[in-house]
Amino acid sequence: ILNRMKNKNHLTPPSPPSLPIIGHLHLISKLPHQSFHKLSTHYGPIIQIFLGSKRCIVTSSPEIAKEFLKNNETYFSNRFRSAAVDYLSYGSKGFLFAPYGDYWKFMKKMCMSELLGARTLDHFLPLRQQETLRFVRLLQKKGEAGEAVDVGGELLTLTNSTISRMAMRKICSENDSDAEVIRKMVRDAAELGGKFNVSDYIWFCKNLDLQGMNKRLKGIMERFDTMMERVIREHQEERMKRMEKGEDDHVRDLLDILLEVHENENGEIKFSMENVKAFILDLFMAGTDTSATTIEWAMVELINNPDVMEKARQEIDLITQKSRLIQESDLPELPYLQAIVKETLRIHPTAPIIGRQTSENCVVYGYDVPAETILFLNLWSMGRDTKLWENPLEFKPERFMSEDIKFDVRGQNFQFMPFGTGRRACPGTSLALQVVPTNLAAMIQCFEWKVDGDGKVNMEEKPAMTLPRAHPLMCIPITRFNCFSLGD
Ligand code: HEM
Repeated sequence: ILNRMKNKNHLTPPSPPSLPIIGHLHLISKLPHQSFHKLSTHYGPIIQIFLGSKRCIVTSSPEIAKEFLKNNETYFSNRFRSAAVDYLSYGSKGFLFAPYGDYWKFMKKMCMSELLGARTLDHFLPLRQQETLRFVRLLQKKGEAGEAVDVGGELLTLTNSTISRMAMRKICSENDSDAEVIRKMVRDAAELGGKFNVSDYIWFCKNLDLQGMNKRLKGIMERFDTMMERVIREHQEERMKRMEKGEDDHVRDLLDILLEVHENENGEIKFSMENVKAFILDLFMAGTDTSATTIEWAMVELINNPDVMEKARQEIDLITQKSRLIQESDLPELPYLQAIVKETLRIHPTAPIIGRQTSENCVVYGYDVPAETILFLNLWSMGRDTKLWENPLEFKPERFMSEDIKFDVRGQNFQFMPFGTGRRACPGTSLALQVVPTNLAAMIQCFEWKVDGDGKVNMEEKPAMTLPRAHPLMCIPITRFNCFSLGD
């Protein structure tokens, strides 16, 4: 407190000692959320650091987060963009990193009305069921052959297929090379986008490819672009055919609609072909690895906590009576499963840091915050704070079952906001809250999950935007309930 009061005279948050030119960059490891956590433990819930010449505020306190993202939301509705992120969004032409304004509002409306709103999600329910069945069948086959499965990799194929079928009627899992392109692209993009690259922060290093990233980024973008060009051509040809046959255009998907906006020269928004591609790319980047990695972390926690696994299994078996595969409509009857997902997102938030940037000078929490200051909200640290959670490193879904603390995950509760908050909160929350628990439940219901050694899985993290595991979970799934023998 003394530290803060002292600093309040200068109207800036406490700051660790810094070095010339690089500022505090030397204190940031490859896992920035862990470095920020360490700094917060030492210097308090709000700190100021300089990454090179860029002023940043780091916080992991719910009270302070509310001050920034609710009470001063208008100033903090832009995101911080690194050079890698700019490159990966066709020069900031997508949605995820678009500055708040008319263009962003247009994309948000499009996203909610054509892809992620309740009506479209209902419409695509059969598609999600098919993807779950395909996934379970694949696990079963591998299990029968005694083959170990790269659980995270297969989950990423599942979530990629779901998004690509919803957005552009394309089943990437049916075409191995497309599936591989998207899988690799999403993983590489998350890794490179999550790097704290020196050239982002030190102006005279701007044109230096210090960490050899540009070459890799170029490779990713070329592969994605070639694939998208082909998919767009197919869509345009199909649309022409429908028009020639005089067919009603009722089968339009998000990509068809984006292409129409692009072709409409008199529309309120000018929408280039690069905008179309960048938007689709953003959906893959924001919506697939996040969900897949959450399911993978949840499985690891269940393997390491057999009593939790057993309780979840009993809940699922009671609902399905061991006579059918679990489905989305069962979710309201599965409070323990939902608590497992929340507990996973608390300890392993797959967007560990929310990065925003001020558009104007402002005063927040008594501190002067100049325009362009970067705000890092450390969700990972918040989930491990002993002042907020009892024994935070213990995986205890029961903490989310208590009647008196109802944790909403949609950004109303600043202690727990894995999907962010406010106008820039995650638009895919509803989809994620269907896909993650349903597929996790299918994995719990249908298989026994055994790992080699002492039966415990290592919990190390790897650097990236989406908190991947350092060591992929490799398992041979042993069938426990065969939903296909029931003619499902
Ligand atoms: C477990 C899964 C997921 C997690 C943990 C997650 C988390 C987040 C977080 C923390 C943000 C930033 C929010 C903020 O700044 O306040 C975000 C933004 C976003 N998410 Fe998700 N997300 C998930 C799944 C999805 C899915 C399935 C989609 C849909 C395809 C999606 C699409 C997006 C988009 C487009 C944004 C940017 C919104 C904007 O800038 O206005 N996410 N997500």
